[in-house]
Amino acid sequence: SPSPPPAPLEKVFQYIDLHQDEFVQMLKEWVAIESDSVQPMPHFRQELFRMMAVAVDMLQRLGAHVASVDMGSQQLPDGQSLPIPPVILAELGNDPTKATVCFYGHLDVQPADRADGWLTDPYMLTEVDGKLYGRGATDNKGPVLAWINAVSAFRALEQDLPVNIKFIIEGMEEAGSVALEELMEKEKDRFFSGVDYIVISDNLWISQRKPAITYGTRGNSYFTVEVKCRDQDFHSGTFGGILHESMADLVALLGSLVDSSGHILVPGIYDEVAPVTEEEINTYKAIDLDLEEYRNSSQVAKFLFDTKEEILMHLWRYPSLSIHGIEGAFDEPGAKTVIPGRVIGKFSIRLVPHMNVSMVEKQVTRHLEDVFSKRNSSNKMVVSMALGLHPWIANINNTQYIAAKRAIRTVFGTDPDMIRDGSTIPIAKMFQEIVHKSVVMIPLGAVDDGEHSQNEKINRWNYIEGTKVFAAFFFEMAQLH
Ligand SMILES: Cn1cncc1C[C@H](NC(=O)CCN)C(=O)O
Ligand SMILES: [Zn+2]
Ligand SMILES: [Zn+2]
Repeated sequence: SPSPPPAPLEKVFQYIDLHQDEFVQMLKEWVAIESDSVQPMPHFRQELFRMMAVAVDMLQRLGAHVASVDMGSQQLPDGQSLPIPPVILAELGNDPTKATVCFYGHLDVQPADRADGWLTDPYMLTEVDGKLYGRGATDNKGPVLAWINAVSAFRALEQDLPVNIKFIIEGMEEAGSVALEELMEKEKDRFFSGVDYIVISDNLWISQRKPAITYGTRGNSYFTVEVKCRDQDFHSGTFGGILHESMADLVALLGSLVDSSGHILVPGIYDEVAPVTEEEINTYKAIDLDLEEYRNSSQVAKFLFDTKEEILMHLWRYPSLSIHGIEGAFDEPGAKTVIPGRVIGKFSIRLVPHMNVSMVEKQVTRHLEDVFSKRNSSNKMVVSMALGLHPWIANINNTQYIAAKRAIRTVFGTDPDMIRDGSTIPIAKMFQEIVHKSVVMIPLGAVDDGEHSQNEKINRWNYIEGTKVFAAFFFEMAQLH
């Protein structure tokens, strides 16, 4: 169990406990805003603008100096243009003797519709048995508010903030952080120049109860492969038997990518994958993961691997290839005798250190061209890489990892799991490559929070103890700086 916090934090923790219902109420107000960035509809864009304005207002009331950066508009494939919500750049304190810590978060959410199987209204935060259900509760409104509330606890107690604080908060993360990279380039020597450390809290623990710190995420290279015979479909009675069918070509192409044991068949793809070390395997052994529970709660009959270490390595430090879908394929119920004229297959490869995005693009393109040419098909094939997101890995000996560990030990009385994440948080690599700052990820939510899924939630316990972790992190960061 946790040992008593250092004296200056004791009051802050008390304040957080006493005001927890207010913090939950704020989360309720934020969840009520339908800030869906994925569905390109004017209504949701208005909600996104409202969401950012509400956050600006809260930061200003906290005493922060806040800028709302206009991000222009987004051109959609259908020719439609939609406004992009502003990015918030805020700062609180600029004492040159203190460390400056910058927090990144996003206030847009995945789509949510009660009819998809939500047990409660997704935009009405509902507490059941200490679980706060609502879209965005854990991804990412809860953690953003936890950071703000940690700051507000110091302010309300008129305690000097141990660090200078900056915020970068966006509203397009779920749509792929549209236009963010340009902003990072523009601000690297301005807003970010005085920043010492970056904190992101946009992923989850690997456990229901044990906290974690994240030091790596996989990248992603997302491909489309189009096979076209002609623009219109055919009747299989009148053309079946005399055509190179685009679907048959595409199924063969997609079928050539990965074998039944999960091994990627693209030549050379594993060449740059970092070799495994003994020391590394020991770090996986130390992680709290009940494989059987994970498998059962995921409702999967059998995973590809039997041991915890292999499972973690294949999620975190080996690439994986997933086939996502086929545009243009017949996918309705019933027995329609169609031959699709033009189909687009979609798949992606999760990238790990030290794979290189443009190398992967070449290898995949060459492989598909090779497979296609052996079919002697008269159709046209076009391969393109729609997204190329780099993997990210941090040095866990950096100061802010030590501060984060101490903060977690203070609040939870336990050392965190040191974890990586199989999914991608594109801004982490941007901070590293463009801004040249080191990032720590301090997730707050539990493994079963269901981000992007129906019945997303954050536990009240995670939200409130997480607020304390951030407060303790400010304190520890100041000690170590
Ligand atoms: C949009 N996109 C396409 N390729 C990768 C992504 C990002 C996406 N990010 C997350 O889910 C963050 C989870 N905390 C993902 O990894 O799929
Ligand atoms: Zn997120
Ligand atoms: Zn998300």
